[in-house]
Amino acid sequence: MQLSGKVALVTGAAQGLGKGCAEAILERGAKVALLDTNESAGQETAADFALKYGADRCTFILCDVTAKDQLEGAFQKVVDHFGGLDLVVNNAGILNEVQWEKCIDVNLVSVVRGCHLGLRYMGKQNGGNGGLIINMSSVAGLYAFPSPVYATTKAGVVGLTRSLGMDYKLGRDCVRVNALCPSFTTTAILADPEVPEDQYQHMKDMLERGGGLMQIPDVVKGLAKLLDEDDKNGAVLEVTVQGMKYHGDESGPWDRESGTHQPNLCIA
Ligand SMILES: NC(=O)c1ccc[n+]([C@@H]2O[C@H](COP(=O)([O-])OP(=O)(O)OC[C@H]3O[C@@H](n4cnc5c(N)ncnc54)[C@H](O)[C@@H]3O)[C@@H](O)[C@H]2O)c1
Ligand SMILES: CCCCC[C@H](O)CC\C=C/C=C/C=C/[C@@H](O)[C@@H](O)CCCC(=O)O
Repeated sequence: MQLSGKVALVTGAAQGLGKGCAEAILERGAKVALLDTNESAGQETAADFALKYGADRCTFILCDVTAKDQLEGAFQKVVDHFGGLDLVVNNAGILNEVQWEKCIDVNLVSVVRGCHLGLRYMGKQNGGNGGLIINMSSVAGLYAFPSPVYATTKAGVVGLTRSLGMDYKLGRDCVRVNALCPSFTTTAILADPEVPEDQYQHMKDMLERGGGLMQIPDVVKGLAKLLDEDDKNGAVLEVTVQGMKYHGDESGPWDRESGTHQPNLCIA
């Protein structure tokens, strides 16, 4: 996707992977709205980006993605402020197996809503120009992971992405929907996950066996790949220290016999 002059909305963009994604999008010439509940970090990030990329290209919007009215209001503000919307990155997420309903609300319910809003504002059948949605899942959405509710939310995001990325939907909306699945990356989410001790110990073990931590730029390379590969729709990209690979291109039972699996084609 060519981003010069385009408009992007990134949730959970005050810090961490959301901030890294937002900066990569700014570097490619787009304007970016940063949504987050962390007002001080969000304002600081926006001020930093304004200095580097221009005050007219970045804005912070205080928004709890789990509050339906706030998320809807934030999308409307972005369109009012920048005059359109071309790219949505549904990134905000937490790991909390204690307050597990909250984990589902932030990581899955809000991503469903963010996709619906993205389609509402970018979908051609609604008067939009088409666009791209990138959902932040995780390797935990692809393989067994010691925190089951977190893993469920991330697997949900994978299913949502694949199904919204079906060709018949693209034909109507011209909005591609893809997902990024990183492994452990150095951000604040690792610092204090609210999980039982056994889950924590098992994660430490997985981290060691998996080859260690990635850094934010490693994951941003995955975002860049999804931005560059305009033929990808419903795609799920795993990003680990071992490299990047797409998941789930197998034919379903409806295509298996003929062996004529149709890859999703981009017409946006
Ligand atoms: N760091 C990793 O190892 C890793 C790996 C795979 C996937 N992820 C996913 O990447 C995403 C970003 O996480 P991160 O690692 O950058 O962590 P992070 O904690 O640094 O950033 C998460 C951001 O989301 C914001 N946020 C949390 N709840 C919110 C809400 N209700 N409304 C709006 N904003 C909210 C936080 O304030 C924070 O700025 C998450 O979805 C996470 O699950 C992280
Ligand atoms: C294999 C799947 C990886 C998925 C990663 C998840 O999406 C995000 C994980 C979120 C929190 C995990 C916390 C883990 C903590 C411990 O492993 C701890 O040892 C991390 C230490 C970090 C460090 O050394 O700086």
